[in-house]
Amino acid sequence: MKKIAVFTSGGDSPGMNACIRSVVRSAISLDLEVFGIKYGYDGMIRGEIKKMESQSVSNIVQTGGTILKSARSEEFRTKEGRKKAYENLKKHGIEGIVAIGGDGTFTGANLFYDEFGIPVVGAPGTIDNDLYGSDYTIGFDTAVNTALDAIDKIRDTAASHDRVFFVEVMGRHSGYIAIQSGIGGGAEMVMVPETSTTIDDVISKLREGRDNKKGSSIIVVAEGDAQGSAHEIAARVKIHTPNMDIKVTNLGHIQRGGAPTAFDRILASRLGLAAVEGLINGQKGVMVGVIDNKITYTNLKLSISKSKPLNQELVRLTKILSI
Ligand SMILES: Nc1ncnc2c1ncn2[C@@H]1O[C@H](COP(=O)(O)OP(=O)(O)OP(=O)(O)O)[C@@H](O)[C@H]1O
Ligand SMILES: O=P(O)(O)OC[C@H]1O[C@](O)(CO)[C@@H](O)[C@@H]1O
Repeated sequence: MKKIAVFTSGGDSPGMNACIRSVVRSAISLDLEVFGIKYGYDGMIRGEIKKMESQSVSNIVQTGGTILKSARSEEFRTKEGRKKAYENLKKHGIEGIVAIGGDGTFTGANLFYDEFGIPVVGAPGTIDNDLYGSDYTIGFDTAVNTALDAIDKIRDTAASHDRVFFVEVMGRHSGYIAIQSGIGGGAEMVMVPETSTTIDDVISKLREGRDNKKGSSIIVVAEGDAQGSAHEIAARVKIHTPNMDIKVTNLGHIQRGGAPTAFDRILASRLGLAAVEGLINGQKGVMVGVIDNKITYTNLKLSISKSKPLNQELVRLTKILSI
């Protein structure tokens, strides 16, 4: 293998730049030519492919976002789109690709590998931490710390005014950010897509808190919770608790931005090198990850089809600590 390419796709996540840097510099160190594809699959289809040098990735290890830009590509979902993308890779003589993204990115990458046989190694870059085959994904730790910082600040007002706050965090299908920021932030309750919590459960918990002389409460809601958004949940709870002062904060995209934590920079750097070494050693159609702090390669089909269960120890801990 002589030429490889790297791209980022789906939602950006803090640490993607550290991973791009690692892929580029690892490839150069291992005598490969390396190309950067801009705007994910859209750029692959449009042919936005440029050779990268060591200095192309200077001064980015500490930055959020992605210097290669990202996109959610509709055209890549079509066979014609993927064919165009493959022709562009062929034109540049690219023999292997590193895809940095989430489960959607890997679903596309797996299809692409099946159709055209081009070796693909995925590096898990999403704040959701929802990929089977890695204990952690790039950006998750930073997102949790951002959410935690916000919850700490919200707690000041909650405590000063004896209020109930519903704080919505990201996680379309996964409650990882919610559970970790909830434990770290001392939340009274965490609502996640993986477990069912009813409105009656929420009301009982709040009443129990008042009976226990709790002045304020914080309930962290993952955006994908079955009961709806934090605003919807709060509105339904309010009907039954007219004497409680209830507020809602949606943390939104601030969780996806900012300087990556040390953990994310190191994780991203390790995964970048492992992705390149994987390609050189004949890995194809796999996602690189860390399990028990060791580098692993998991078949892409498994990483996208199997769900990563929420750590039940953390779920239990949340309940025990919130009395
Ligand atoms: N079934 C599919 N077939 C072909 N391409 C797909 C498929 N699913 C997703 N993709 C491609 O992967 C891109 C990224 O997927 P998606 O938008 O779901 O983000 P993601 O990688 O899951 O990241 P995040 O978890 O941050 O949202 C899509 O915009 C699309 O181009
Ligand atoms: O930027 P967009 O397209 O609104 O993406 C939001 C989604 O991306 C994720 O943050 C993952 O990156 C999800 O948790 C969230 O639902």
